[in-house]
Amino acid sequence: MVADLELFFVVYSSFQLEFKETRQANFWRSHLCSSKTSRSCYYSKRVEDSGFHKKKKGLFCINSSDPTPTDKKVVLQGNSLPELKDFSSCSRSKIRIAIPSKGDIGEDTRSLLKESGLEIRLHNPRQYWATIKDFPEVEVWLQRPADIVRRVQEGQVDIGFVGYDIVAEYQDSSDSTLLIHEGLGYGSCKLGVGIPMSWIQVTSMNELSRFSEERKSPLLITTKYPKTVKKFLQEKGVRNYRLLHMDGALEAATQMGCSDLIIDLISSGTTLRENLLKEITEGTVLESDMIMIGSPLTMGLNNAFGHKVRSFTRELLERIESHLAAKDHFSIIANIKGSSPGDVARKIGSQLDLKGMDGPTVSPVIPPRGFDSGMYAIGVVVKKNRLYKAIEQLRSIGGSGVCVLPVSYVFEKKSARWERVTNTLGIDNDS
Ligand SMILES: Nc1ncnc2c1ncn2[C@@H]1O[C@H](COP(=O)(O)OP(=O)(O)OP(=O)(O)O)[C@@H](O)[C@H]1O
Ligand SMILES: O=P(O)(O)OC[C@H]1O[C@H](OP(=O)(O)OP(=O)(O)O)[C@H](O)[C@@H]1O
Ligand SMILES: [Mg+2]
Repeated sequence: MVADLELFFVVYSSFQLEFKETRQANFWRSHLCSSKTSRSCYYSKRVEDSGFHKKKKGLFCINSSDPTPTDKKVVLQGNSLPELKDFSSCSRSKIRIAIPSKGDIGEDTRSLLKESGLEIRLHNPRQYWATIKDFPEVEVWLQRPADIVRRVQEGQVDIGFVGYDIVAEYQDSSDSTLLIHEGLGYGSCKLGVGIPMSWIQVTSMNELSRFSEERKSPLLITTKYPKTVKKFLQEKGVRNYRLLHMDGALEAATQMGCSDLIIDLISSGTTLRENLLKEITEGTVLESDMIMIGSPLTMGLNNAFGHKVRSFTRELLERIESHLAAKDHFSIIANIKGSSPGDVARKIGSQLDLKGMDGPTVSPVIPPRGFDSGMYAIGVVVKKNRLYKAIEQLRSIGGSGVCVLPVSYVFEKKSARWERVTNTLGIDNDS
């Protein structure tokens, strides 16, 4: 009987999953996730190459009122897609965010969230889950970067903060994660080729490609990014190579004699240089920044949980966007003499650093006795690094009583990024 089944699952009550693959094993991938906190479990699915996302673009329909017991046997038959409710019947109630568990990117993610109004409360430094002050419906899970991508695409986590390099390498396909914010401004680096400085005849990818063809033995290339690197080398016409793996400190590989060259992350370039390696022209595989991703599986759910995830994700995105838009700016309030609001606005508009984000706000200053003083209060938002220039320009047009205030958030009329998310999901902007 088992031989006739595409895939055979047995879910044991102790949250163990026995997984047997038969003929078309790669057709389905399913996952079991158990939540220690709620003792609930759910399973989600990913369908590779089945066109499922394209066909089912839009809200997913699930049956959350039918929690399947954990010891229930789930059997998938034939090639046909099972009903979605077969996979999503047991729902968790808390929204899950995954952030890097360590390193600069871990610290910087916590700072970004704090500055955006979400303070993470880690109850103990060895614990891998945390809470957010004032957001009791949200859990934070601290994970290694590759696992963040895996959990998000499986739907075990709703929102992830991770480097683009890791998403490119670990996501199964371009639609298995949803891009929510494409550049959070930290963890910036590039994945690039590093060759020995002693190879003076090789300065570009073209030369490296020719060099590899002239050799009898394949080029030995050490990298932690095999999928991304294979694609890059194919595009660059490099064929005579063999990939090797190292867990870290890759820059040592050439001097140790284990490898001809490396393809690894480069930020300042110091590690490369200190290990007698150099970059080459067109040797950048990709540029990376920390990004925010979401799970299409949970974000597309057509039920209360899906709505809750979308509504929180939108709030988080808009808080982050408006914080990032505000953090490089100051707000300036000052008084300026003029014959009319238009006259004052023109004076301000003539100054390079006073143009503000949306032009100046100009309002008449009305003294206690109520007559026109010819004085106007103006408000502009200026770049932090241009503050003193802006003050000088204000003085040059008669500005006085200048107050400089921090800007916490700058909310735009609407979030173009959220629109992109809802368009990708094929759902209404506000649902
Ligand atoms: N030098 C760097 N400068 C800026 N960002 C970096 C740098 N190195 C790594 N990153 C970013 O941080 C992410 C995680 O890097 P990190 O080295 O902390 O993780 P890891 O290599 O998986 O862990 P480990 O170093 O313990 O093996 C990378 O995927 C990349 O996005
Ligand atoms: O260009 P730089 O500013 O010198 O940074 C690049 C280095 O940073 C990362 O290493 P990490 O410190 O994470 O060590 P790892 O190689 O063990 O991951 C990366 O893998 C490079 O080795
Ligand atoms: Mg590292």
